[in-house]
Amino acid sequence: MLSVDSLNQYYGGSHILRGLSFEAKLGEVTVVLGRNGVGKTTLLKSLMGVVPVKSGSIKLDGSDITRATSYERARRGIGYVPQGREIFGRLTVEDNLRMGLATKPGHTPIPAELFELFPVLKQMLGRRGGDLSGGQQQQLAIARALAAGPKLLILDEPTEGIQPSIIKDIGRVIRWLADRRTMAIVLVEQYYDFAAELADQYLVMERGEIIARGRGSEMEANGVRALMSI
Ligand SMILES: Nc1ncnc2c1ncn2[C@@H]1O[C@H](COP(=O)(O)OP(=O)(O)OP(=O)(O)O)[C@@H](O)[C@H]1O
Repeated sequence: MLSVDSLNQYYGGSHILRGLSFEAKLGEVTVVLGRNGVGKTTLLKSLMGVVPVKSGSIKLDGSDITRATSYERARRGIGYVPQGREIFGRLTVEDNLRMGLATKPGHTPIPAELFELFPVLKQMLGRRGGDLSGGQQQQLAIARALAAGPKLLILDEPTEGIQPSIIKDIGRVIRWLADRRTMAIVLVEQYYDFAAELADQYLVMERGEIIARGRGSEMEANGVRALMSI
């Protein structure tokens, strides 16, 4: 589904992503772990085309999107849940969800399934995004990313600042989405237990490189928890 090969990215003279290569498969959750500042957010921004890459390639379903605009990537099937959620605070929940349909024809309805996944959004359709709790905003950000039916869903620390009961709900939704086998999921996460529970595959980053990788079921045995706390 997603294939990243020898990706390099710089901010000015700082070499941030150093030759990253990995694949994310349909029906799997690929978890990207690593401490603050190792380049996880930059990786997701590069996948979404928010920052340009210097060299290497990004392929979605076999077609090269390395130089495509963010809009084009969204149109081709990438759904992005950015760090900090980036909800439009002055727009209603409904209009925030419509933003997720920006790449679709004018009268495309909001998929009813989103309200089955996140019932709270249905009750709050007319409320302003800014009036929602942090957890509700996170659910809205995920629903917005799902609205256009992505093939690849990328999420940047969806548990950050969220209460435990909503973290559980979000975890259940991510697992359900993966098990449906219609998309690949790339999840950047610092909350080890959440990541370990969801991971089919894991990647650990340090200073812009992948320093460890494996199957999710092997994370504990491979000592990934310790890598996160050094
Ligand atoms: N716009 C920018 N301009 C210059 N340097 C940046 C910019 N954004 C991030 N960086 C630097 O790039 C490096 C990687 O940052 P990035 O946000 O990708 O890390 P991260 O692993 O996602 O960390 P966090 O968990 O804190 O979000 C850091 O050293 C950061 O200071």
